[in-house]
Amino acid sequence: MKIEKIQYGPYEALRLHFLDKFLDYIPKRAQIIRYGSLKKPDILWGNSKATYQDGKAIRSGIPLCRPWFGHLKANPSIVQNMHSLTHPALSHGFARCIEWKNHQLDASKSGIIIINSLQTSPTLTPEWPHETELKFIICFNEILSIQLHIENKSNQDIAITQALHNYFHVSDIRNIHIHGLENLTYTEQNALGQQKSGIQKFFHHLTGPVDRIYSDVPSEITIFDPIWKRNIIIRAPFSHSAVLWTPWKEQAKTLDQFPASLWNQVMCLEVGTLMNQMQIIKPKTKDMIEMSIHVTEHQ
Ligand SMILES: O=P(O)(O)OC[C@H]1O[C@@H](O)[C@H](O)[C@@H](O)[C@@H]1O
Repeated sequence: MKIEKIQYGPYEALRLHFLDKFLDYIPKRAQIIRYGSLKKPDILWGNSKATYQDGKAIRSGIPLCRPWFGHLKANPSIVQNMHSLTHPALSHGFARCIEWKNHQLDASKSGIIIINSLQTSPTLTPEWPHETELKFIICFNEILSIQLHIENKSNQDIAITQALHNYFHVSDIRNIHIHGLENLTYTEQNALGQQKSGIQKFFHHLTGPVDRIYSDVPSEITIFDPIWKRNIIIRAPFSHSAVLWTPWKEQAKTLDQFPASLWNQVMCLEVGTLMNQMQIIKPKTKDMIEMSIHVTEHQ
């Protein structure tokens, strides 16, 4: 076990090592930037073309989408109503763009724990004027586990949608199989904002751009990668929504911080509480979701 300090643009980051695994984390942004095993392709994609600026989303690792997902207007009205109309509503919420002030680190032989917290209030976050404490907790050893906590310190219900926006690195999105989404209902939005629903058939291979939100997702989803001979197993027992997003070749060229040549090696499979599976937190109570990522190698 080892902890190093490294730099990503203006941000001091921590590089954690545990056996053959490493993880890069920027406490000030509560963002995992990269995760993998030494001398092997990343598991969570570390984007060498990412840009690091205050107030700007970083396309790498796991951006945190909270307290709403995607365009605010695509969320249930109870989630939209939490936002103050006097401020612009950032895509995927403000948690991935704001400065997270405090973090604690605890290292022992069994692993490393990092706890980051963020207070929201009418003064601190006028765009979302509610008294809460958000916590982002990482437990890192052979497995990567993440928890997202929220404490509602106000006197009214708080409604949020949220996702851990996992950027996975895969050998080729045209070869992988995904287990766990088959037979689920999804809603898909195209570039023009038009929505359609459907039932997911078994994935043989991805054959084009996908941007789907799935409901009633089981607690385990597996990405089976036959070329890199590994399974990435994502467990998220307390949240029941998932997003599968891959822009494909043409759209990748138009995206900020997205190397067009990697269009077939990066895939987002996100877990969270979305659309009508949003989280509603009663006054003076707490709630949480969690996710773990575990990799097994094929023989
Ligand atoms: O470019 P952003 O804001 O990080 O979003 C990337 C993608 O994130 C996904 O989660 C959304 O489903 C897509 O619609 C979106 O394009």
